[in-house]
Amino acid sequence: MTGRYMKFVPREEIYENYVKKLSPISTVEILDVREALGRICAQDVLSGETLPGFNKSTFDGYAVKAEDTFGASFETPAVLKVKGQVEMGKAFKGEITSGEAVKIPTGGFVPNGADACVMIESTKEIGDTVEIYAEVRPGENLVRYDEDIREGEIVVEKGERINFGHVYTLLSLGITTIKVFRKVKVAVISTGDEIVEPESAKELTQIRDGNTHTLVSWLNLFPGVEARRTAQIVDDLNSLISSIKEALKDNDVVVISGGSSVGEKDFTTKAISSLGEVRYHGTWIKPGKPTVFGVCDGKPVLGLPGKPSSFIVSSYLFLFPILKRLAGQKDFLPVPAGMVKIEDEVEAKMRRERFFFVKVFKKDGKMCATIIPGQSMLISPFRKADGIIALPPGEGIKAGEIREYYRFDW
Ligand SMILES: Nc1nc2c(c(=O)[nH]1)N[C@H]1C(S)=C(S)[C@@H](COP(=O)(O)OP(=O)(O)OC[C@H]3O[C@@H](n4cnc5c(N)ncnc54)[C@H](O)[C@@H]3O)O[C@H]1N2
Ligand code: MOO
Repeated sequence: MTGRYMKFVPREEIYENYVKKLSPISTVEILDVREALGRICAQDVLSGETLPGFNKSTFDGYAVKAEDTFGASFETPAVLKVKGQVEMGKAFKGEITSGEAVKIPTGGFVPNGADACVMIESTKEIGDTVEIYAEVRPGENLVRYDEDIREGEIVVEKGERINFGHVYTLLSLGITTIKVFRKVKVAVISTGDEIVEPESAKELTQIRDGNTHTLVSWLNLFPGVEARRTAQIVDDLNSLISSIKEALKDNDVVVISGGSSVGEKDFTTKAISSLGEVRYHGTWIKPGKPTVFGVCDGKPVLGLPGKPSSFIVSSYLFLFPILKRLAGQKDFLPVPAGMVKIEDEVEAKMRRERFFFVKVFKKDGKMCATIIPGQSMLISPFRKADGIIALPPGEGIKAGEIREYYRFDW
């Protein structure tokens, strides 16, 4: 695609024909499980053990045969002989037979022959016997030996993002190392004659670089990503070409801020075309319309629109999925965080899919959202936003409608 102007496609086409076609990184590294939270698992991990592995009491009390307690009440207690005491971390030697009980702590090994536990509050020990004042069913007040995790079960799947539950499970199974995909390396290039560093005392018409510094800090929060701002250049085709070339040497993805439109000094498409191919220029979304999707040396090179709100929306909708895809994550497309009741009216108009920044809160027990107004050249629409909502082309919103909401997280 080298045409001068944009040819717009729906967002889904970008996902289908661009993002999904990118090849995930294949290099893996082995990490200590304690360091792997948030990384993408590169193997199916199977449990080598069954947990808890033994029937385990869930209360302090007595291990019994349930049938011995049937009909027991305060008036007609069951009286059982106390055969001994379970010690934590030790298997009880011997077996319970009918008419017997063993004192047991929470988490203790339920002796063979016992199939339930009675809470201590429903008992009274008298000499070497115990009175039981409540009946228990078989299996009550214990965890069965294979109730939690079974040997051979997959506990983390390849392509899953490792969460705290995985870490906990792996460590509990004695698995302390795990294969993960290496981090995705992202280069971010800032362009624009008017752009100066945030530290600068600027001229009235200059703009401090909010886009790229913010994006880099945001991306570096994600455990599977390593982002760096590799260049800040003026609007010049040759400088852009050499910055992209340089960035491609050591990175998996190159992101260019600004210059994505069709103005005289918008060089993103030209630079990408001279080093590779522009697959798409323009999507039917607002904000974010002039996003550029290129491929150079087999790597995604993304031109994000410079307007602040457009830059944020395009990063969230396209860059994040691209990074997840490259990182080897199975589910890489945006997933709504939930449904929210919209408090505002939005007029139905235009053919583009529209996105609105929203503030989410709870009111009368329901999750609600208010739309933060403002056009894409502004910072304020996302300053206090929790996320965005999407409006299909041509649709409006009536106050009180329920809509999907995408939270600004990874
Ligand atoms: N004739 C047309 N003009 C434009 C179209 C169009 O279809 N036809 N699309 C408009 C839309 S929509 C968008 S969005 C913008 C995208 O423009 P660019 O990506 O080329 O961005 P720039 O022109 O470089 O900058 C736009 C705006 O953003 C500010 N900016 C740039 N970089 C940063 C930064 N790092 N931090 C903060 N702000 C930044 C820049 O100063 C400009 O004010 O194109 C429309 N034009
Ligand atoms: O897409 Mo532009 O981002 O409409 O302002």
